[in-house]
Amino acid sequence: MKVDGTPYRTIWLGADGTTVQAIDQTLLPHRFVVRDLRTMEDAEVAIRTMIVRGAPLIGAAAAYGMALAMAADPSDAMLERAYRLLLDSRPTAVNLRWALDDLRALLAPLPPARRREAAYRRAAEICDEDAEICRRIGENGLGLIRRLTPRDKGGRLNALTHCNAGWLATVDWGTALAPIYQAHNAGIPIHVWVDETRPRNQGASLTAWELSKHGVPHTVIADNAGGHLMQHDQVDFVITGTDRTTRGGDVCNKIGTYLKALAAHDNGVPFYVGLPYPTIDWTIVDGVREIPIEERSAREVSHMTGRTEDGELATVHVLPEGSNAANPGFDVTPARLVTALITERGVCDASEAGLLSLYPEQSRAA
Ligand SMILES: CSC[C@H]1O[C@H](OP(=O)(O)O)[C@H](O)[C@@H]1O
Repeated sequence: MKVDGTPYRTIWLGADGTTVQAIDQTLLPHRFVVRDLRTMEDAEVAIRTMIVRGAPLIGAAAAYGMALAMAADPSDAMLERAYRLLLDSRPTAVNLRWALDDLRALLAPLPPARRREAAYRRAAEICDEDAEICRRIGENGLGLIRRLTPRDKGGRLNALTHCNAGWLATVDWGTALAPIYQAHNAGIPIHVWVDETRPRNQGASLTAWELSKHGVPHTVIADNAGGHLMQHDQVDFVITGTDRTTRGGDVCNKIGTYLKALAAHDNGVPFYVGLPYPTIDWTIVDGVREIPIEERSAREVSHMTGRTEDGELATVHVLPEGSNAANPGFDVTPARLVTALITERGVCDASEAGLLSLYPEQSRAA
């Protein structure tokens, strides 16, 4: 997507053909900084500290992490060490394991001398594939948006989204925001309620920044305001991303998504989820019981970082001294609360039958 007229992806291969470059999302919206990832360890730190974040982007970064590892040492020992270190960087987004399994399966049979070039080529393919997949999610979601009738008498559609599932969470286009970008580009009047998404504020810091840069009307709201807006007919649909979706259609996404789905269900508001195929975990059915939920640092709850009046970045403590904080990073929305899944292959019910109608090759009978 464009940033002040310049096209960007979130991650790309540097001019030297070895260094990987990525937008540092921990500094947005206040600073736009590109980071150089020179080693596999740099890639692991970038994923773990959320310099790069979002399920598809985590997968792409891990793929490039394997390429950086092979550039340093293409041995079997390094291949396994890189796989393990990168896999342990964050536990919930299944795209991470998907990408690492893909790279390991490609590289293990190759002679070490051929691993570097093969890894960089595959990482680039994964990035190109993700950008195209997300563009198609946007197209499929646009078709769905065109069939919605605005509740607003002025004819403008109001969407609500949680966290950031825009182009910053992927290589390009995004998943939940791709249909919104395509609707906006098609001239459909659309506005987005943006959940700030405590504690890391991906909505306030990243989604709002993206939508501003693309000129999409939006309003940032406290996480707890969405139910009230739905009760008062101010939301036509909710749309989010996902970090892991089970073959039964359960959706694991940023903490607070489940509460939005409950409010949407109670108010008859459609709840859509945009997802690319690498986010589907075909090995599990029950998301609440089987998806590992990342527990992040309590400091993300107890402290906030922002820009002071004189433009400096500052971090402040927002809890009383001595108060504890808990920070589960994700929750699971049961399939029964999901109206439809929007994938690169089309729109389907949040169910095993729905997903297999689009991905028949994943049928257990296949
Ligand atoms: C398109 S996946 C985006 C997904 O990832 C976010 O989590 P995080 O910012 O912690 O990586 C959030 O769950 C988004 O919906």
